[in-house]
Amino acid sequence: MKKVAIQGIPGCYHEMAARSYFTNEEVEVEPCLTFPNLFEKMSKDDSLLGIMAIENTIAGSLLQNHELLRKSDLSIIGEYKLRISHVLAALPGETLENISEINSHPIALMQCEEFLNQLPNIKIVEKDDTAASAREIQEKGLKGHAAICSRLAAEMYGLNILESGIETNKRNFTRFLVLADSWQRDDLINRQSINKASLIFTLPHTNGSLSKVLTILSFYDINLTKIQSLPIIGREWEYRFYVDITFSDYTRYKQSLEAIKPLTKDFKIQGEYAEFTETL
Ligand SMILES: O=C(O)C(=O)C[C@]1(C(=O)O)C=C[C@@H](O)C=C1
Repeated sequence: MKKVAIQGIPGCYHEMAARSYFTNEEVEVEPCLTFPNLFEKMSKDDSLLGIMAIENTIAGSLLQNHELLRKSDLSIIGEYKLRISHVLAALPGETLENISEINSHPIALMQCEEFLNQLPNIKIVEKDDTAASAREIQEKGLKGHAAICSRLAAEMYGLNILESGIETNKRNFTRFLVLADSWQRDDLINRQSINKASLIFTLPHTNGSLSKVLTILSFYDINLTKIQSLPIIGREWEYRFYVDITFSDYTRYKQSLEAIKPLTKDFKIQGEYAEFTETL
């Protein structure tokens, strides 16, 4: 049995990602209201696993989550990419004309921006997660409110679907990271399957410092899948780099790290894991 902390309540996309990643295993989800809450729970129970959204193909990176993960002692042990399709759902009997307020998770709202722009008179209110918005409408009998959530959440919480497929672009995918306390890492990862790593480092303000690192990675046949920079608080105009790479040869990957380390500062491997390769 895997106990997995998720941000959200049953019916949210984090739950779907958790069940899909651990598809052949029994999963008990531990709902958390916010991402900081998820980290807090995981720090108190080192047997707990976690699932955390890190980037979305419409809304971009969840920057706060990069920071939360860096500050924690957790490791990335896997990833999952989920197709996100939203519905607009309200109490039975409601029509789009009756709706005066739409509730959802901020990232889900961003993913439906074009749809929402067509409804300028409707108030948009951010909530903790998509499924919780649906549940609140049901529990409080909120007439005139609609939630942006999954079809599953709408059905779970007895809401009617007013519109479906309301995401701005059908190629709406969220990438989730699977997290574990570092001591669990070796038991949970099959070393043979490792072909991806997430790294963090800072660089000096000298000519070509990033370019030199990228050139070395390229020399070792390392493929860069993501690079994100975030400001270092307290060190104006200096940045920390969050880099994801894929590779086919683990030894060459390790050699590339030894080659780039002297050029970087505060170097950390956030996780080594198997790339998600299913076709979406
Ligand atoms: O509210 C939910 O259902 C969530 O799981 C959160 C979340 C997110 O944080 O990005 C997860 C995936 C979707 O991209 C939209 C919302």
